[in-house]
Amino acid sequence: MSALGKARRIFHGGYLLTKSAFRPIFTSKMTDKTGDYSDTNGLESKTPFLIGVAGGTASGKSTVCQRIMEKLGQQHKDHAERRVVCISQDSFYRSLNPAERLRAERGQFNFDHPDAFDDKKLLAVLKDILAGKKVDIQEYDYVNNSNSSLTHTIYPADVVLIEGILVFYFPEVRDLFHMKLFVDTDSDTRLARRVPRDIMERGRDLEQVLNQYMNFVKPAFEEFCLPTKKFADVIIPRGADNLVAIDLIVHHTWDIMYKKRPGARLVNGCGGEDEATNGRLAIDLIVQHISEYLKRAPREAPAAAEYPGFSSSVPGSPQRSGKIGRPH
Ligand SMILES: Nc1ncnc2c1ncn2[C@@H]1O[C@H](COP(=O)(O)OP(=O)(O)O)[C@@H](O)[C@H]1O
Ligand SMILES: Nc1ccn([C@@H]2O[C@H](COP(=O)(O)O)[C@@H](O)[C@H]2O)c(=O)n1
Repeated sequence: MSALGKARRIFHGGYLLTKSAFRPIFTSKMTDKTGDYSDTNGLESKTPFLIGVAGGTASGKSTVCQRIMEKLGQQHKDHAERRVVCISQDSFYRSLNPAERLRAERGQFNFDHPDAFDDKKLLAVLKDILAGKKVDIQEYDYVNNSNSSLTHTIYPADVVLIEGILVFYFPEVRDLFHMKLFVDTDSDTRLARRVPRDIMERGRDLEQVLNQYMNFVKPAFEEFCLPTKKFADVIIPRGADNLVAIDLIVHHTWDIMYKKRPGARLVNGCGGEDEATNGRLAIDLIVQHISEYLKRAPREAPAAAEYPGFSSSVPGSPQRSGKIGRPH
């Protein structure tokens, strides 16, 4: 079986966590909402917490989202039980006209330019999600350069992760996020990951991948994606390898799911673009993490919900002391 066939089989076998020719979507359904968001300065109690995850191609955005899901104990839950959803900006590529389609087949279409996306549709869907509505999202098919016929229903959730190269590019979309993460992986590593991925999973050949990278991907990253790093609340160097950063985010997200939201400024201002506000979110995360670390005792949480704990990579962490969380 070809590598492409294998990747597709993985997808069709229902194992949505491996990136295949189609972009995986982790669906979730709202179950009992234990979170008390009543002090969030006017926000609806069931408004999901929206986390944007940006970064260059193959920086590890999807992998970081997977890790967050895993550490929040969502990965092995029945889809109907999940409280965290991850969707991809790639599901919001606009349809191509016949001439563009031909260019795309030759690797001559710029999928890294903001014009390649239907940002109005993305905005409308995110607003629906924030309004607590159920939405349908189509899987993206990288082999055919179009949306596939597979549609996933995304049910209201506590936490919604949106990952994509340009999720912070469009101001109206950017302003909807309660937390903004930027996965910062060096370009050599990203290219080294992208080449085999595009050949094995996206039906491309080496020449096409390299041409597309040099002509479109790299210049567009520098012009459109990299400048959005400044909007991030948290920058994650080395992506999913950065266990400490992932722990910080997971810890914060855990509180969103089971306790209450952070200060109103985050909710209403969505971080904003002023450095002081953005800096405060990062500091909040770090302070919160350290204080939990020092206490080495679980905070109140629903009996059914165990905080997944700190990474065992942190020396002497509560994970090792056995007082918080469960072993990985
Ligand atoms: N920390 C890592 N170490 C090794 N390979 C990784 C790591 N993170 C991601 N990858 C691999 O790199 C490729 C791109 O990762 P992915 O998370 O899909 O990136 P993105 O969503 O940013 O395009 C995938 O094949 C993935 O398995
Ligand atoms: N038909 C398409 C659509 C997108 N791409 C490339 O995908 C990249 C974004 O996905 P990541 O997982 O890498 O973030 C982007 O750089 C596009 O070039 C494509 O090749 N074909």
